[in-house]
This record gives sequence, C-alpha cells and structure tokens, in this order.
Amino acid sequence: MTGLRVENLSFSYRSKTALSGVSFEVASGMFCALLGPNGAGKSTLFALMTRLFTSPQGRIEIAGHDMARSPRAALKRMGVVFQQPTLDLDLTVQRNLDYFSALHGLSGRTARSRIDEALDRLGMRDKASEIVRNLNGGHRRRLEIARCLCHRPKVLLLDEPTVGLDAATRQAITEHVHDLSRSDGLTVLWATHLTDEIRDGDQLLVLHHGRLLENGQTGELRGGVPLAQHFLSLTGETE
Ligand SMILES: Nc1ncnc2c1ncn2[C@@H]1O[C@H](COP(=O)(O)OP(=O)(O)OP(=O)(O)O)[C@@H](O)[C@H]1O
Repeated sequence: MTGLRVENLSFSYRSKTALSGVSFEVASGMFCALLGPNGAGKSTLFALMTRLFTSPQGRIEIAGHDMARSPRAALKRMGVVFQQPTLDLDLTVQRNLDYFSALHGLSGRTARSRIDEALDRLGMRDKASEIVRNLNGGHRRRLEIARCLCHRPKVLLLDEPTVGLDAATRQAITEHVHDLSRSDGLTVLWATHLTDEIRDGDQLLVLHHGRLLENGQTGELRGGVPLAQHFLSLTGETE
C-alpha cells in the first residue's frame, strides 16, 4: 500500500518556479528522506502536502486519500513537524498535548492514554509537568514529535526537524524517528540538507531547483561513495 503519492506537482511564487513536475511514491512504513540544499523547494512541497498552499497542477494522496477531493480525511492521517516550532512556550508539556488532542477531537480517557503513550515513545513522560520554555531544544523537538503522534497518524511529515540542535541530539532524534517508522509502520517524509541523517535502507529523494533529480534506495543510489560526495557530484552543492 502507498503511504504517500505525489503526481506531477508544480508551484510558482508569481514568476518564481519553486517546484516543477515533481512525482514520487513512498510505500507504507517507509522512511523517506527528502534531501535538498536551501531553496530546493522542500518547504514549498511541505506547504502543498499540508494544504497551507494549493496548486492547480498535480495531485497529492495521503494514505490513500486525495488531498484535493478529501482534504479532511487526508489531513487526519497526517502528523506534521514544521521547520519553525509551534509549541506554546508558557504552557506545560501536558497542556500543550491536551490542547492539540482536543483540536483532533480527542478528550477524556482516550486523550490521556494517547498522550501518555506518545510521551513514552519519545522518552518524555517525566517532563509532562514542565513549562515548555524551560525545556532544551532537543526536548522541545521531541515534544513536537510526540504531539503529532497523539491522533495516531499513518504518515509523518517533518521539515528539517533537527535545525539548531547539537550533533548528539540531532542523532538521537533522527534515530528515534527511524525507529517509529520501523516499529509502528509509519510512513515518514523527512526533509533535510544533512546527509548524515540518512540511512542506506531509506528511500532517498534528491530535490534541486524544484526538480526531483533522484528517487531510490539510498545505498543503491550512492553506490559505495559517501552520500555527501554523491550529492555534491549530482548538484554541485555541498550539504
Ligand atoms: N514567499 C515566497 N515568495 C517568493 N519566492 C519564494 C517564497 N518562498 C520561497 N520562495 C522561493 O522558492 C524556492 C523554494 O523555496 P523553499 O523555501 O521551498 O526551499 P527549501 O528547500 O525549503 O529551502 P530552505 O531549506 O532554505 O527552507 C526558493 O528559490 C525560494 O527563494
């Protein structure tokens, strides 16, 4: 089954083309890295996939639901971590999760058990009563990931979720989301410009100047060459 399908998607900001005829599929339960330098079009693709923007051209399907025809069904099956954090810093971890769960129509015992489960998944249960402002960057990112698991999505979209984090925290969070796709069968689309966040078994999409240059299994695409070097030879850009 397909977790994610994008067909012939294009988008322009007035005269500036940001995406041009992008098509790809991600199988259910696969971790897919979207690799591209600054300005490649990653955030534009995320804005279209989350319906912040719409495009008259192309088609997006989330866990079998067409975004244009059944947006509510598609969005319901999606969890999103945007590049800019969107937590309420003055509320506790628990209150942030309560609020988000309520937005998804979850309340009472169901919400409590889903929140506890999500906090456990991200190793954050002991932080539940802390004010978010007092958390470090890594814990804030974990909270954002926990938050988007509460409504049990099938597909996770993460737009450069490790920006601004130190190397150890970056590695831990990258590992954690790989685990989530393996253990929970979540389809993951992980946008990044950092090759060390990508494993050989991951599906790799290379986006450059709004066009998809490569789509395949990372290990096969890089063919024994370090991924950073492969990326450089493909795009002429360092990560
Ligand atoms: N609001 C806008 N108006 C005009 N051009 C824009 C706008 N937003 C993005 N662009 C342009 O569209 C192209 C794709 O930008 P986008 O932000 O999607 O890339 P990105 O891969 O997410 O880059 P970054 O990693 O820097 O966020 C770039 O050339 C960018 O300058």
